[in-house]
Amino acid sequence: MAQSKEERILNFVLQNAVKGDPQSVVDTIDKYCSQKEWAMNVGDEKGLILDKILEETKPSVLLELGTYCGYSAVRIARLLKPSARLLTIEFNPDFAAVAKQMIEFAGVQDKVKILEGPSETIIPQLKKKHEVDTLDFVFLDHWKDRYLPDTMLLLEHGLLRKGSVILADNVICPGAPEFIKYIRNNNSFECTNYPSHVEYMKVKDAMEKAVFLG
Ligand SMILES: Cc1ncnc2c1ncn2[C@@H]1O[C@H](/C=C/CNC(=O)c2cc(-c3ccc(F)cc3)cc(O)c2O)C[C@H]1O
Ligand SMILES: [Mg+2]
Repeated sequence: MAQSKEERILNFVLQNAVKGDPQSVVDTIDKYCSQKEWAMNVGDEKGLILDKILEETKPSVLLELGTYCGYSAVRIARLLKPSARLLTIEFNPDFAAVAKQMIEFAGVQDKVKILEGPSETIIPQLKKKHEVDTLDFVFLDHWKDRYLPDTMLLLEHGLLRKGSVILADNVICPGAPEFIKYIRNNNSFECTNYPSHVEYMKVKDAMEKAVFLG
């Protein structure tokens, strides 16, 4: 069976990165995806914005929607304190399998748990099945038309607290217009836009940070 792009990215990491070194895994994926095959990782430029917001927030309980190959899960986990936990949701089993190996190779498996399935099914289970009280940080990077319904779901299930940070990738390209319209007009959120570019390209993109005010 021919290898998928995601498997080629994983194999490049297994052969070229340093096992147990999350920074080398991040750098190696960026090298492959900027020089050989483009892939929808948050990337190095927007990754630095993500890093800065994480260092400001110092979250303990995090949720990511859209694991894909695990690039941002590794990038996030490398900055977390030992007791912090990242839950990441992915419904494509092939992507989840690649991400699992990526996360284990990077050595961050103790901080990251992949939840396989659709976000609309898993979000309602977070409190009872995954022992979450509230989320300190949420990274939205899955299908863009799911950003708004899943944000509503997080609110409906009492998963946000005063100060919870939602960071959304791709609010320009591919764009998440309904999410942006809602979140910027909702007085319960304090929004900040971070202009950048689509990963590995010169096309304009941005990330949006929305702090829940309770
Ligand atoms: C509802 C739900 N539940 C669980 N996992 C879900 C889910 N919806 C998607 N997922 C998973 O997240 C991942 C999907 C991510 C979607 N991301 C994108 O479509 C995406 C696209 C681009 C892009 C930019 C310019 C271009 F010219 C072309 C593409 C850039 C990005 O950074 C992206 O995140 C993989 C998928 O299986
Ligand atoms: Mg993205």
